[in-house]
Amino acid sequence: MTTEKDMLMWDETLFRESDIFELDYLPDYFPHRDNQLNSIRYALKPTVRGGRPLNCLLYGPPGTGKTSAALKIFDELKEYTDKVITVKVNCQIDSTRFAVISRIYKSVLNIAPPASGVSFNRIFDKLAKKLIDTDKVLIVVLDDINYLFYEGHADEVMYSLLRAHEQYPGSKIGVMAIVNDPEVIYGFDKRVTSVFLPEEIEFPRYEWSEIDDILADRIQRGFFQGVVSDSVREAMTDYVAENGDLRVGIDLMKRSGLNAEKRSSRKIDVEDVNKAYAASRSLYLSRMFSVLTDHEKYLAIQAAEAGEISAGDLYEKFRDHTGIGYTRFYEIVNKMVSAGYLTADFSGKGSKGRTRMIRSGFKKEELDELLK
Ligand SMILES: Nc1ncnc2c1ncn2[C@@H]1O[C@H](COP(=O)(O)OP(=O)(O)OP(=O)(O)O)[C@@H](O)[C@H]1O
Repeated sequence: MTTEKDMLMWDETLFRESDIFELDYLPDYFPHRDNQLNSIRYALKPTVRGGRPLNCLLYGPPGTGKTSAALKIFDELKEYTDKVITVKVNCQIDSTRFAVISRIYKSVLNIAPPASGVSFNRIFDKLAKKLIDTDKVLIVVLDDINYLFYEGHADEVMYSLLRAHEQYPGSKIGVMAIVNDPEVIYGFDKRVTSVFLPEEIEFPRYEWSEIDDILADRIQRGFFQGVVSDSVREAMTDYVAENGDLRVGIDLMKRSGLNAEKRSSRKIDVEDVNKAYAASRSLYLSRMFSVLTDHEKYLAIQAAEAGEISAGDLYEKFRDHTGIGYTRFYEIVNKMVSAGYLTADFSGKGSKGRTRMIRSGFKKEELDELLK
């Protein structure tokens, strides 16, 4: 039975510090990523002595700490040198070469470039000269670089940044590309691949125990003592482990806290978490879905609509729709299976022996909701 002492007063809150549950919060405790952090340190080390960094490719599923790891190392680097300027470009927002260069220009020159009437080359020229005059090394993070491909700007951006020193001797620029799918780099043309030989740093999905550890730390910092019991935290971890996306975990903790506050409860219970997950999951699904190519989206939709479909039948639909052959179809399906968008099981029922049965990782209603 709920007693008065379990009730939250109107001016009370469960949150010790609400910033802790913001997605751009960079935590002090950043465990289970030591190898990745060390690889980034190694790639950026030359900059401490004023040299050009090694280029990097950070890849792995959503919410596995890629962006945060890069930002953590930048903070570290700034304690050793003031010769480095770091700029993070969110390519989903800045998806043309002009937008990317404007973002970099703003960070380096502390002023926005003219919005119109100036060419890319003029802006780049000023940027490169500024770097040379001030003897700074520039590190550009291209977060979600796949978005630069959609309008055909990826090669131009990479080419300009990575070959700048040919046109502007003395300029030092390195690129850190962040993606979900490392295959992205096969999309660059030769002029880029000859200069972009990145250190590839993988960010695998977190395991249950790793997620639980990270959530426990956030809970301790973010909520008052006693708000989240071990069993409630474990219920949260179970949900997050379904897809391994820590961003869902952070969102889930925050929403669960708000749900409990709404009930004026001093404690979060499992029901608050269940309710919160429904909302966090739709956030997760929309992010997951948005990174798929059109072909992948088509396969996800077909599989969800069918409930379960044999690989052969799915291929026929796919071929009729896209004209693409079996080998490529097979590659795409395998990739989607390993990323959790599809599941594939062999059944003994097929007329020609064992049939590979495909199911979608999305529920049909969830997809309908997303496609609305
Ligand atoms: N090892 C970790 N320890 C503590 N917090 C973490 C860890 N890894 C990720 N996080 C947290 O999870 C959230 C998502 O991380 P981040 O944005 O770095 O992931 P990402 O891999 O770049 O995701 P995306 O591909 O969606 O951009 C952030 O709020 C971050 O603080």
